[in-house]
Amino acid sequence: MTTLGDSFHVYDTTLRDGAQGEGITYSVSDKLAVARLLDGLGVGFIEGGWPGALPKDTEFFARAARGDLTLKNAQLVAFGSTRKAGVKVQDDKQVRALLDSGAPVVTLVAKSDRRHIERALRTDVAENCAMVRDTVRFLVAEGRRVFLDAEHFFDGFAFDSDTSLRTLESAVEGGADVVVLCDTNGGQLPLGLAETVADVVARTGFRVGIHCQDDTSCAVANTIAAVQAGATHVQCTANGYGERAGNADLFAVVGNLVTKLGLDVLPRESLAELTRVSHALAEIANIAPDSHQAYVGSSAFAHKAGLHASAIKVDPELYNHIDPGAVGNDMRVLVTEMAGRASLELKGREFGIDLTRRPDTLTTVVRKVKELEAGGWSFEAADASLELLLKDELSELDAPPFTLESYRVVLDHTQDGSIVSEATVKVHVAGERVIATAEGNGPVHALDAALRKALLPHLSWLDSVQLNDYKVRILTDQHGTDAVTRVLVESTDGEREWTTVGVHGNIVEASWLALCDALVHKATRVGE
Ligand SMILES: CC(=O)SCCNC(=O)CCNC(=O)[C@H](O)C(C)(C)COP(=O)(O)OP(=O)(O)OC[C@H]1O[C@@H](n2cnc3c(N)ncnc32)[C@H](O)[C@@H]1OP(=O)(O)O
Ligand SMILES: CC(=O)C(=O)O
Repeated sequence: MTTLGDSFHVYDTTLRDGAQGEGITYSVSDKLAVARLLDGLGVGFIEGGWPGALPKDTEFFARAARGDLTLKNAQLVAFGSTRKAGVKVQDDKQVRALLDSGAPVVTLVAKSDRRHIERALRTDVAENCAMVRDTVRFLVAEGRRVFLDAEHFFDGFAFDSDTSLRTLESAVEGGADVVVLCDTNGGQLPLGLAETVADVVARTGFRVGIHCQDDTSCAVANTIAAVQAGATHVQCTANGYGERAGNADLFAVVGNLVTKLGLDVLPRESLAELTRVSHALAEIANIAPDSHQAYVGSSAFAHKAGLHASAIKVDPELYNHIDPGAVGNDMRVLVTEMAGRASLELKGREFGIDLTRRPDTLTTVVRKVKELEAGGWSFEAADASLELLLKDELSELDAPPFTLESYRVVLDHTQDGSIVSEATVKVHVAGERVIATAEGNGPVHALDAALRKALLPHLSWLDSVQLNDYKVRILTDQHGTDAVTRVLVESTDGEREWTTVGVHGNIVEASWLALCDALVHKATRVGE
């Protein structure tokens, strides 16, 4: 259980509301993997889906019941709606499916806005209350713990508070433990939402939860405001996945509750797992992690401005709102045209180079970076090229592992329409002059292949080096000069990854520069 035990619920709905997000389709195996990660984090409740409505969700609960999912911290929750209007609860197939799921907890969604009751459900307030009361009572009598998601609560309360409160009362009369006020269309702002939460808590004394969609980009702020106004159950999704603009991001909500409000809503050791779990869940959802995501994004503690770095050099706390390590993240300093000497000095520490007593080097390299970036270079994502620039300035670079005499690339467009590139390189390596030719499906591929062919017999480490990623950007209007091409090459040797950059008016030459830097960088690490 969470440290605060049952007095505060972290309730995750990634597998239900998160799965309502455009672009997300979980398989049953994915759902099991998501549930395991969330359980490992220590959330109190995992809403697994809507059994009876989606065959995959029915299957998920069946597999969980068969032992494919063993939860150590969380309780599994089945989600579904109240009985239909005019139908006896024991005859309602969807309510039956909730029971059959075997989940110990059921969350029922119910209308709490009179306009929805009359126009969408085509019934009246009395019957809606009966639907809520009957369904909750039925499930409680069957030994289930029941929470009520009061849909469109805030709009409904503003329109006709009596109807909205009667919905909540019906749930509690039936035996519901928590009534969850839902900002279903996500249109609320924090102050107004908090006022309503406080009003409901004061008027009813019920245990209140909060569920916020993100349509005003305030889902996290609204959730935190609701807690400050008395809510003790927060519904969230991993990385804010969810219907339309999404839901309240679990990682930001938990990060705020723990580090800002001092609420131990997760086991203490879980906080440092937030970044890892967020990225693992993004992987399963097949969505690239959002680098700018609060707390867990790779840019969340990345400092680019020189003035920031100069204060961070004195004390990182001056520019970080928390210790990044507390949530499993890292601080990074970016060296770009916005850098000052402090930025480079801090970056040097990351490279293991002490620049404290090298003011001239700092000044020179910062100037070079600014000049190069004005011409289209970018070192932000190319630490390896920056390190080479710095080492070159410090005269710490050994002779390069090879030198180029010349290269030539030709492109054959044959009569049958196939296109083959062929490259020849002439290099000097280990005291020999080597000429090698290779083909590739593009000029850069051919050049890389020819260079490898030439160097491989002489550089034993080269075999382990692979190209991971290759990104090209055409930069136009560089201070009125001609367009230039910027190439970023990410390489790996199976243990480390590093990125290098090349810029030139010609894409092949830009690629060559980045490729060469990648190998020179690797050579500086060989034998370390
Ligand atoms: C706010 C939220 O995000 S709640 C979660 C919403 N999630 C989903 O809708 C995903 C899963 N949904 C589904 O698979 C389908 O919509 C089903 C199986 C639930 C229902 O499908 P269908 O029977 O074809 O109905 P349909 O989706 O067209 O309409 C919903 C029906 O439920 C009724 N309904 C809506 N809310 C409620 C409620 N809280 N209580 C009882 N009935 C409700 C509607 O009045 C409508 O009834 P009708 O068919 O008699 O007009
Ligand atoms: C229950 C839910 O998902 C909502 O009201 O938005």
